[in-house]
Amino acid sequence: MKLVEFELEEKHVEEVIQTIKNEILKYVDKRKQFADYLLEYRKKAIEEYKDDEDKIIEYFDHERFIKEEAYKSFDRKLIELTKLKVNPYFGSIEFKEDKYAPEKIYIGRFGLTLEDEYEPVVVDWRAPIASLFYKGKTGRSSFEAPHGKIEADILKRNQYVIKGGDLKGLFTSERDVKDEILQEILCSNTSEKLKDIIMSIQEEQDEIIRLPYNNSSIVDGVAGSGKTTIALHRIAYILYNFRKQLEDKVLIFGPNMIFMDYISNVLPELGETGVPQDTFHEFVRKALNLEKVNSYDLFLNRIFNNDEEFINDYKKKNSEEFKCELDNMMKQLENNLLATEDIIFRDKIVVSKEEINEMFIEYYKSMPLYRRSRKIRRILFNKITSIRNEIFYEIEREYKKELDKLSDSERNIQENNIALNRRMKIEKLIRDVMKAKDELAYLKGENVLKYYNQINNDKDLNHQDLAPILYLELKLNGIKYHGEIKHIVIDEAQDWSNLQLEVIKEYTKCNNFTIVGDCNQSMLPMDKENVLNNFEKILDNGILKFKLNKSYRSTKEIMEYANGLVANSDIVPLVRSGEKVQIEEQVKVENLAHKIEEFFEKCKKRGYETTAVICNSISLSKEVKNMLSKDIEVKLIDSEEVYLTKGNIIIPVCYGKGLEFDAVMMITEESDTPKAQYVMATRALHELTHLKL
Ligand SMILES: Nc1ncnc2c1ncn2[C@@H]1O[C@H](COP(=O)(O)OP(=O)(O)OP(=O)(O)O)[C@@H](O)[C@H]1O
Repeated sequence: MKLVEFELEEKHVEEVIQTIKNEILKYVDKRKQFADYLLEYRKKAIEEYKDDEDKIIEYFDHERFIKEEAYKSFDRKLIELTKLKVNPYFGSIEFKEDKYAPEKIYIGRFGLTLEDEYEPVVVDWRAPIASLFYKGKTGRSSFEAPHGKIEADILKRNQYVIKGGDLKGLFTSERDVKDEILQEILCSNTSEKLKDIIMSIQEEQDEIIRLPYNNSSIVDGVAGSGKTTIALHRIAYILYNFRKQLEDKVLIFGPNMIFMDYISNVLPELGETGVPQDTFHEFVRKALNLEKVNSYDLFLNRIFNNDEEFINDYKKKNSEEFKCELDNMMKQLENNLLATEDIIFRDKIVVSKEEINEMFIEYYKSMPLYRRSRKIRRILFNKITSIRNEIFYEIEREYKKELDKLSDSERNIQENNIALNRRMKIEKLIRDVMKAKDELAYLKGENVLKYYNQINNDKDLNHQDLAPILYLELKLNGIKYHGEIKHIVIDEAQDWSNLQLEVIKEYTKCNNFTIVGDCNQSMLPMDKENVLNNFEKILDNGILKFKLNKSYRSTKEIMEYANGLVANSDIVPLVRSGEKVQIEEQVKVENLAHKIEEFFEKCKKRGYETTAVICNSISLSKEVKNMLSKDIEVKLIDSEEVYLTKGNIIIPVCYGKGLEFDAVMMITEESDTPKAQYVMATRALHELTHLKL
């Protein structure tokens, strides 16, 4: 029976691959036909507009647009089909909706439905119906279709291993589902880049991935629970289902450039290219057009070298108190801008102080302060200008009257004098207007950076100054992001302050966030224990919160060890056993080189692809690297500019966050925080050694 089923499925794979190959040929042909059509059309257009250069330019602009759009969709389809040709699908479900006959669908990386046909050959994993596959169980279930919830009975679920176009494995579950594929994936080695998990997304992960794009969610998940992976799959999901609304309007924030590079393959593999990724530091630096701000590397160096004054400065500038201080200072600024006297021009009240203050405090109170004051300044200018015009016309009238009074002979004698008098009056008027306008210069508002530098006692600007400066720019000048962002993902959010989230939300005017983090992994000194809890008040209503406590990364032994490092960790490891964690106490620095070299050697023999020595600081990482023999191939990651590769790595924990390695040697000192140690330990997939200095 089993054999027959395998053969049938094998045949189905073959048929589907043949269908895909035919489709590829069709699309290549379509692309060519389109190119021929365009060439023909261009010839006609050039002939028709040959005497009108503007029209020809216009035509080429239009052609470029059509070409880009059409080729984008042909190329997207061809890329998808080429990937499907090797591995058309990884799962199937047989299900029955009430009142309908049973159906079977195959689920793959991309969907394929033939022209003029209704039944899909392969269903995209992101399609609503595919969620039935990820429920991971048979029996009564439901999925969210665009027109509402649909109930169905899942009769059978298959998982396929297809390699190079051949069916290599088939796992069937009619009742209890053991995710064999998941176990296989978790036991394999990691690579230098994060991978997609479409074959083995688990139900609790799928629930988050498939939330509507206009929901905000906060995911607090233990190390290795798949937070980064989920966030990236969620982007692929929302782009697939809401492409029109979201294309080019999604943004990812990650902790540093090394991490950004590490995750950079996932979305392209899922067929989504061009989703911008940035760090808070770079994004805000560009938004403020700030040249003179110290690098993020320097910031981390000073934090991890326990520079106390610097740490206090960081803590202060990310505290609620500092934000209140800034608010108070801006209140003071507003008070200083209020009028204490009427605006008078040539003995006339232009606008009374009460009216000015009413504009400030009432009419325009919702405007950012400097924009408000500039607006009021413009209003006052306009009023002065109209008074000036009245006076000017009066001068002109008088001038004409005086001339008219004179006979021709008197005119010859007096005309120059009268004209001079007129000119002097006009010049005086202009001087008075300029003086009056100069007196209103204070309403222009100061340069925000200059203002912040005063508050900051002209100290160097660092990472911790970015959020406060942006806050002031938003409140005083109301600066806005040029472009539209409809969904933002923040990864490693445990190291974000409230102020950072607030300024990003206000600057981008984006209301939908997917925020993922782990309170046990926060490494920057914050006053609050779990900042993720605070984010709820900053986001708009309707936030969904999720807690994930299963770890997919490390062996049971590693997770148990990591659990013991922090007080309140409740990681549930997926049952995958490995070696016991090796712990060595009171290791002498002079013995490190030997131990590390042995460790690298052992890992190489075991066939690990990525092996890391994780140190508590950038300086120790450099020191350790210098101790090693020059014959050892090892890469030091000591700045954001250096990227990960396979092989042996030495990396400080601040750059190791979010990454993973087959085997890890962590080197700690007594003064290291439990959280930093927890981050180090949870980077390991299969093996962990802990050296305590
Ligand atoms: N459903 C799954 N199937 C297979 N592998 C998974 C699954 N979920 C997560 N993983 C794997 O677990 C590892 C950890 O995932 P990820 O880096 O997304 O976790 P994380 O919660 O962001 O971790 P951390 O907070 O420690 O950085 C990755 O190798 C990922 O591929």
